[in-house]
Amino acid sequence: MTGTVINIDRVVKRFGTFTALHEVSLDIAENEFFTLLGPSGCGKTTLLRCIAGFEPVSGGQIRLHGEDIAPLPPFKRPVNTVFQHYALFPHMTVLENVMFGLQRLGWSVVDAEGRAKQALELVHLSQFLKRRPGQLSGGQQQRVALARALAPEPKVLLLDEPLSALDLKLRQAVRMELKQIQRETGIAFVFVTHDQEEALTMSDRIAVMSDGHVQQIGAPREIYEAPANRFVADFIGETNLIEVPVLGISDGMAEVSLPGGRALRCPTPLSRAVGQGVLSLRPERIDLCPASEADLTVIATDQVYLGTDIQLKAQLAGGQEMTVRLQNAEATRLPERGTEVGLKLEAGAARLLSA
Ligand SMILES: Nc1ncnc2c1ncn2[C@@H]1O[C@H](COP(=O)(O)OP(=O)(O)OP(=O)(O)O)[C@@H](O)[C@H]1O
Repeated sequence: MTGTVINIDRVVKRFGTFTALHEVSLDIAENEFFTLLGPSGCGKTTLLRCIAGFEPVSGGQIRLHGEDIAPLPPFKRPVNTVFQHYALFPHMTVLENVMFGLQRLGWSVVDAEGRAKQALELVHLSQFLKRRPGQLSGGQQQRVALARALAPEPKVLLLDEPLSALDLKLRQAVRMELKQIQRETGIAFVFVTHDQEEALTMSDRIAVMSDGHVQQIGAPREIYEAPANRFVADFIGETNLIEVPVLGISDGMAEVSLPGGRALRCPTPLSRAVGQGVLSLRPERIDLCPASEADLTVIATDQVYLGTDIQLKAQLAGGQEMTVRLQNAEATRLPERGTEVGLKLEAGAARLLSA
């Protein structure tokens, strides 16, 4: 059983009259890879900076192992930060860059060298100890920054979009490494990103944020399969949001009337009856079917070949556009533009959310 390392309790952050964080509460467990995910400006970096101590909070408390850390200046907090721009010292070797912080903390040269070497081994850079940052690739430089932040063995490592300066292939490779390093060290990682794929692949849990509010906290699968509201459904993955009349709600299940008139039962986080709701339909969980078995009948309007699958654009009875992703579609099976198509909603395709 792991305990809570960071407890964020109703934290408010104001810049003048603007409120960047509205009573944000969340707990981060020891050993956890925890991600703050949300669009630009939602307050992720601000929350990270409050944890690091670069910004004082305007209200609420941040506790580390139960103790309020407000009185501690950044350098006295047992947390370390890895930034997007890694800011290594160009005139120092890789080893010296990692040793520098330790020596500043009072470590002897011998001890600092031993620990720095361990940290560099962890990030697979042992063969580059004598190189200068300018002689390394972007991904390698970012790993030096990571080793530097991990070396003093902080209780928590804060990572502010550390992969965003890397190209796609490198980013994917470093992602897996980062996750592995987190597991090996057992240090809690608080990772900030606006990239949902990054969040889904690495995190134990994700807090989805928007406009300074936490919208949902959960494991990647939970956030994807059971979004708490319209914002989360739309932000994580792709979805179709369709307004529907709600016939009834009980025990986490809703009955709705689909465009065209068919009734559908689907899960919902709503507990009270509402007249109108929004149905989230995941495009990859919809398939073509004969008209007699169709949940929805649509008119095909366009198709886009994407390699791994084919995106079919279609129009619903009421005129609303929707998208279907056909994974194993053969070109011959695809409906022509303008023809009527039957669609089957597979298990997990639909979820009713509030309008
Ligand atoms: N020092 C500041 N003074 C005034 N407003 C600020 C300050 N720092 C941040 N903000 C505002 O607070 C909000 C949250 O900013 P923050 O940097 O936390 O967003 P973010 O989610 O990390 O976005 P991004 O992904 O673009 O970095 C934004 O509207 C931003 O303009």
